[in-house]
Amino acid sequence: MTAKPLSGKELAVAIRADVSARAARLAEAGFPPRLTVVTATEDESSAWYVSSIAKAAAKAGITCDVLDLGPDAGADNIRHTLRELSADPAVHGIIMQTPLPDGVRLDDVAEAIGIEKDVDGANPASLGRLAVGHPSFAPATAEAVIELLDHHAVPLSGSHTAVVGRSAVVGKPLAHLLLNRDATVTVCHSRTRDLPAITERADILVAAVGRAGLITPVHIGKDAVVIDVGTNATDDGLVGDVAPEATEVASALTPVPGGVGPVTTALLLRHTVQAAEQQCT
Ligand SMILES: NC(=O)C1=CN([C@@H]2O[C@H](COP(=O)(O)OP(=O)(O)OC[C@H]3O[C@@H](n4cnc5c(N)ncnc54)[C@H](OP(=O)(O)O)[C@@H]3O)[C@@H](O)[C@H]2O)C=CC1
Ligand SMILES: Nc1nc(=O)c2c([nH]1)NC[C@@H]1CN(c3ccc(C(=O)N[C@@H](CCC(=O)O)C(=O)O)cc3)C=[N+]21
Repeated sequence: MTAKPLSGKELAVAIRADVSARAARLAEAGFPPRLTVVTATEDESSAWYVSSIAKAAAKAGITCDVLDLGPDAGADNIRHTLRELSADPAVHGIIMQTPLPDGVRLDDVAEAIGIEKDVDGANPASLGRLAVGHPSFAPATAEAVIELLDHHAVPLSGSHTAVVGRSAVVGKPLAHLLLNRDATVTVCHSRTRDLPAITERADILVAAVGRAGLITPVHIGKDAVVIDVGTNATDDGLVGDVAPEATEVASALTPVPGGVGPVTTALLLRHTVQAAEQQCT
C-alpha cells in the first residue's frame, strides 16, 4: 500500500480564484491591495518563497514590494522599517521573512508590525489572540496545514496529532490551531527524547523541522496521515522532512513540492485582501 497523496494544488487554485475576485473589487473601489515582503537573509528557501509570493501576487492583482534589508541588518533597522510600513496607509499587509540575521528574534522585531497588517501572524500579540481563539491572522503555513487537512476531510476533533517543530512561524501557532479544533496535540522539538516513540502513536504527524529525511517509517504509526511542511533545497531540487520510503507506511502524505507550499502562498494572499478589506471598507 502506498500513501494517498494529499495534494495542495487544487486547494491553492480555489483560494487564489477567490483572492483575485476580492482584489479586483478592492481595486475598482480605489483601494488596490498591497503586500510588502521584508527580508534580511540569504537563505535559499526564503528567497524562493519571496519570488513565488511576488509572482502569485501579480497574477492575483495584488501589488507586492520586496524590501531586502540584507543579511547583516540589525534589529533596530528592521523594527524601524516595519514601523514605517505599518504607518503607511497604502500598505495593507506586511510579512517579515525568516530566517533573520543571527541574534535577531522574530518576536522581538515583529512587535513593530501593526496587528491589522500582520498577515503572517508574526506579532506576538497575533499569536496570543490565536491561542485564546480571538480573531487574528495565523501564520500562512500553520493555517495551510489545517486547510489541507480539512480539504482532504481528515478528522481533527479527538485526533492525536504530533507536531515536530515548535517555531513561531509553524509549530507553535499550528499547535494552537489544532487545539482550537479539539485535537490532542504533542509538540516535539530538538530536545524531545525518543521521538519515534511519540510520533508513531499519532493519528496525524506534522513535520516542520527543515531536515531532509528526518521522518522515516519508524516515526509513523500504522495508517497515520503525514503532513510534510519541510522545504529543503538539495541537488535534486526541493525535498521535505519526510523520507520517501515513508509512503509505504503512512495512509496519506502531502507531497513536496505540491503540498503545503502552494497553499501557504495562496493563504498569505488571502490574508492580504482580507486586511485591505478591513482597512479600506
Ligand atoms: N512549505 C511551507 O509553506 C513552509 C515551509 N517551511 C519549512 O519548514 C521547515 C521548518 O521551518 P521553521 O519552523 O521556520 O524552522 P525553524 O528552524 O525555525 O524550526 C525548526 C524546529 O525543528 C526543531 N528540530 C530541529 N531538529 C530536530 C530534531 N532532530 N527532532 C525534532 N525537532 C527538531 C527545532 O527544535 P528547537 O526549537 O529545539 O530548536 C525547531 O523547533 C523548514 O524546512 C522551512 O523551510 C517553513 C515555513 C513555510
Ligand atoms: N515569515 C515567514 N513565513 C513563511 O511562511 C516562510 C518564511 N518566513 N520563510 C521561508 C519559509 C519557506 N516557505 C515556503 C513557502 C512556500 C513554498 C512553496 O510554495 N513551495 C513549492 C515549491 C515549488 C518548487 O520549488 O518547485 C511547493 O512546495 O510546491 C516553499 C517555502 C515559507 N516560509
